[in-house]
Amino acid sequence: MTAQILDGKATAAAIKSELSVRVAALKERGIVPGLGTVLVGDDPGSRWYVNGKHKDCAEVGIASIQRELPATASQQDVEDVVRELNADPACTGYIVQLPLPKGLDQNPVLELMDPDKDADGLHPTSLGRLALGIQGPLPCTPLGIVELLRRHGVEINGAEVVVLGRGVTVGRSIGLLLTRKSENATVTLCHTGTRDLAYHLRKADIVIAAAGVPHLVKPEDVKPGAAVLDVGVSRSEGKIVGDVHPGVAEVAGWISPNPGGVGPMTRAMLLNNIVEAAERRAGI
Ligand SMILES: Nc1nc(=O)c2c([nH]1)NC[C@@H]1CN(c3ccc(C(=O)N[C@@H](CCC(=O)O)C(=O)O)cc3)C=[N+]21
Repeated sequence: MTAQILDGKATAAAIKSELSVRVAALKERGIVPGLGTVLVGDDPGSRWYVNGKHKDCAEVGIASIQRELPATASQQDVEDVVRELNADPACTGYIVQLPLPKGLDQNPVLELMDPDKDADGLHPTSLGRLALGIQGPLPCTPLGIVELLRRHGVEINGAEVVVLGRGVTVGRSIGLLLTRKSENATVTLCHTGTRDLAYHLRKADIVIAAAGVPHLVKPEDVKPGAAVLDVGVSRSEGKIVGDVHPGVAEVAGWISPNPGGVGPMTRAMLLNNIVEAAERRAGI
């Protein structure tokens, strides 16, 4: 058996074309959604991601607001840019690219953001709203994963989901999404303190591997027919190495390629958060 592909690239393209219709409708009411990015320092990877986000915006008709600061910027400099974007009506949502350079403290920066402009869905208020079931922006990678499964017809309702990794962007928050009544999954969160990982993996209908450990998920641990999502990004000789061993494709029913799986979906959901925030504000 060879797993069917959870095609993030094609799915993200479909979502982007749907979003451009919604952006056009907003523009007819005189509203232009605008994504702001704050990039501090000159890490080439971070710059590449930020540029990709602005390219995505151009594709769907969202305006771009780019703010760049040198690696030598002070805490005060970064916080001033955040205050400026909070006050800028052209900026309907924004992200501060993480991680910040050494010496800068990211939590005070994130807490200073206007939660209604949080495009990442990672502001304490956004995570609090998710826990309480109040409408608001949702974390982009978890949202992208749910959307990728939904659009490929993978059953989430009643599924046993095993999540690997307790990072804030994926592992910590995805359980909150998947255990809502509307998703209705049973979620087990595994991490470096989990005693018997294979025991949990073997009963999973859906595996979400977000540990950042190359080839952590082995073919012999995966239940035949399971859906396996590879979120891990490690690099070896310039190439992406995921958390899922390539042999898993022979056992799983569904697999997300990496690259071309969850990454493009994360980007599409950032755009989705911008459009939804603009719609919420317009009372749509
Ligand atoms: N405030 C903030 N928000 C973020 O969302 C955020 C961040 N900081 N810091 C860095 C990480 C990383 N991240 C990725 C998004 C898309 C791909 C992506 O689309 N990757 C392509 C290929 C990438 C390649 O070939 O190098 C793919 O998977 O097909 C990757 C990584 C968002 N991040």
